[in-house]
Amino acid sequence: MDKNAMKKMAAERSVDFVEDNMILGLGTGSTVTFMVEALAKRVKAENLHLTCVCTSIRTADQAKSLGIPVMALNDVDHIDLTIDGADEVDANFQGIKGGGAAHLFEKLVATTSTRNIWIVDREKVVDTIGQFPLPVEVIPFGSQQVFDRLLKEGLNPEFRTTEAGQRVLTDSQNYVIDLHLGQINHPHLLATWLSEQVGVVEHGLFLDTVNQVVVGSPEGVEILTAR
Ligand SMILES: O=C(CO)[C@H](O)[C@H](O)COP(=O)(O)O
Repeated sequence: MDKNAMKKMAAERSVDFVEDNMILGLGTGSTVTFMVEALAKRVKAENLHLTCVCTSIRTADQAKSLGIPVMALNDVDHIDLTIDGADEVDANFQGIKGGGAAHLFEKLVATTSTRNIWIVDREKVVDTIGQFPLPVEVIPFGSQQVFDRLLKEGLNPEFRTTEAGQRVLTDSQNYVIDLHLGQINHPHLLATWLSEQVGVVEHGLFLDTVNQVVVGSPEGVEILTAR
């Protein structure tokens, strides 16, 4: 079974957790694209009344095009549930996000949300996170100095670029530096250190955030619940 089929299975199962009248956070990425499609079908079939807060321009455009009502994070006082993808998640429910360069908005929405569900294919469930490069969003001003600091710390930084060789810009017009770490043995220490660095806007370590992970695999869908 290919990855997209596993992502789609997880995505379609996750919308079962959506209830009428919820304020719902919508993540970003290819798995979320499947989820928004499935959500739109439920909204239409069951005439659900939802308010959705999106974590990227891309997701907002998709949601609006499918008739899902969208509001800005600033205009809601809470979020009941957020469904998002992830790049890696370990057995302690610690994860890496930001493969789609949306982790700043995703973290803002996730930390506003009462519950967080991630939808992933089985290959993203790992023993130790860090094989996936850790995204760090930095402001362009002085980004070379931030890069040099990360290099000096031995964190193997690399500016994320497009296929055309341009630096990737986030929805906030910032750059992304990916850290090629191989494995992250002390995610909380690294998260604290990164958060203290001037010029770093946000990193992709999502620690103690997710409540449930919906995993698609050739054997079916498994739901992992954090304690
Ligand atoms: O964090 C993210 C975007 O910033 C995505 O949720 C993550 O990269 C997973 O993406 P995909 O579903 O395309 O594999």
